Amino acid sequence: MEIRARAPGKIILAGEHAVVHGSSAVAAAIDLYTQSSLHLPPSGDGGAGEVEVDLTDTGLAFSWPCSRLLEALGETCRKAELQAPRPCSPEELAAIAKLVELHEIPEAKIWLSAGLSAFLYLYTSILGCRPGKVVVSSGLPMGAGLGSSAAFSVSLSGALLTAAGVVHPEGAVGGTEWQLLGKDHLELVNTWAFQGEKIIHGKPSGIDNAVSTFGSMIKFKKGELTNLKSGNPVKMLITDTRVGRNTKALVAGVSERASRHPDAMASVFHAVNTISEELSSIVELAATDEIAMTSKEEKLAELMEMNQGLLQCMGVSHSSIETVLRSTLKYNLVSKLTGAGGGGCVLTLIPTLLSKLVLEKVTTELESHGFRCFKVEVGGQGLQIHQG
Ligand SMILES: Nc1ncnc2c1ncn2[C@@H]1O[C@H](COP(=O)(O)OP(=O)(O)O)[C@@H](O)[C@H]1O
Ligand SMILES: C[C@@](O)(CCOP(=O)(O)O)CC(=O)O
Ligand SMILES: [Mg+2]
Repeated sequence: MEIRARAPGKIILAGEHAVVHGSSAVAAAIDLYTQSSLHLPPSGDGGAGEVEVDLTDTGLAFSWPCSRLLEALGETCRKAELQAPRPCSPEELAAIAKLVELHEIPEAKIWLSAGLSAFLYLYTSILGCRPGKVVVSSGLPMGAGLGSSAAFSVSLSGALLTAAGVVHPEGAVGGTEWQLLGKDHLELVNTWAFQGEKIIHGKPSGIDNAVSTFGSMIKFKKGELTNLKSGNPVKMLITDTRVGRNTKALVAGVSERASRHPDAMASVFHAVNTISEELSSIVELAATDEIAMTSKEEKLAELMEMNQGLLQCMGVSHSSIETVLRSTLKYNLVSKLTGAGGGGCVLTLIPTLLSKLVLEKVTTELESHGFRCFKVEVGGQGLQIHQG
């Protein structure tokens, strides 16, 4: 049996970090995906065989004998398939970390260990210590602010829960081999994926896994999700500064700043909340002529600029991000970081009337700094499943 699940990355238009502290944020799925393909031998029997994961983008593959997993995670494995989603306990996490340490991960790729821990947790909690092989491949840059960690957890959870027979794909995605899940099944995938994100991020808000699971454009506040109907297409240029960073460390840094300056940071988070609320209502306006469109885009740009200023207050900007801001401002274009910051990706709003020539010039200038620019479709499908 082969089950494939693919889950999209995301951009955050407003509200990253503040969303971890209860503010609203606005995010949208993009058309870059992480895919998990699960192969299960016909009659899996706990104790025999291996659990393998091939992380094709990193060129690394890992495996554990099922007997070893059973020995280390007995309870988790035994209770699998009956469990509702639940957090990974510190004891389980320690046992999983030891299993990951059985493999020598090259120092330059040590950041993978968090992803491997999330993999082992989701696999053994949902399928038990059954032998199987998962091949993961992704079109998303890893650790760059486009939600690769969430897409990884959502695609894995989708494939594993389908294999366990707990969720069932139904509607087809027009003209493709992919199928969708119903709302209740998506909720279940999302809850499991959130447990994976917790292992990778420490203290995630849940926005990334929610938008990767449900797709579309959403407003998210304290776990509550509202679907936004974008009145006009939102066009964004993405610039990957290629400066590596780690979401867990950046989220922890903002929390530390908030505990040092609780009142000042509460005001910052409150201001971000207001920006996200305003941005979400502007996005839904349908501008029907050029004047209305220009006015809508100017408002969006101004809110993005204000949000970027507040992200600087939180201490998550970076000199590479500032270079993107300066370069795009020369062409009257507004940019903000997206995701956790500290490097990674920057969004630039592309006004409808912007000429191709200007777009080419700004892209050339950004690329001359060693950055990588690309355009994405915003607000598409979330998790999709294919059963072969
Ligand atoms: N395709 C993948 N294969 C293995 N691990 C992955 C993959 N995608 C994401 N991860 C895990 O997620 C981490 C990156 O997550 P994070 O720092 O939150 O950045 P982002 O979510 O913005 O890409 C990686 O270090 C790795 O542990
Ligand atoms: C900084 C944050 O708001 C988004 C992190 O996104 P990413 O992992 O950098 O893609 C954290 C969160 O909401 O969990
Ligand atoms: Mg992430």
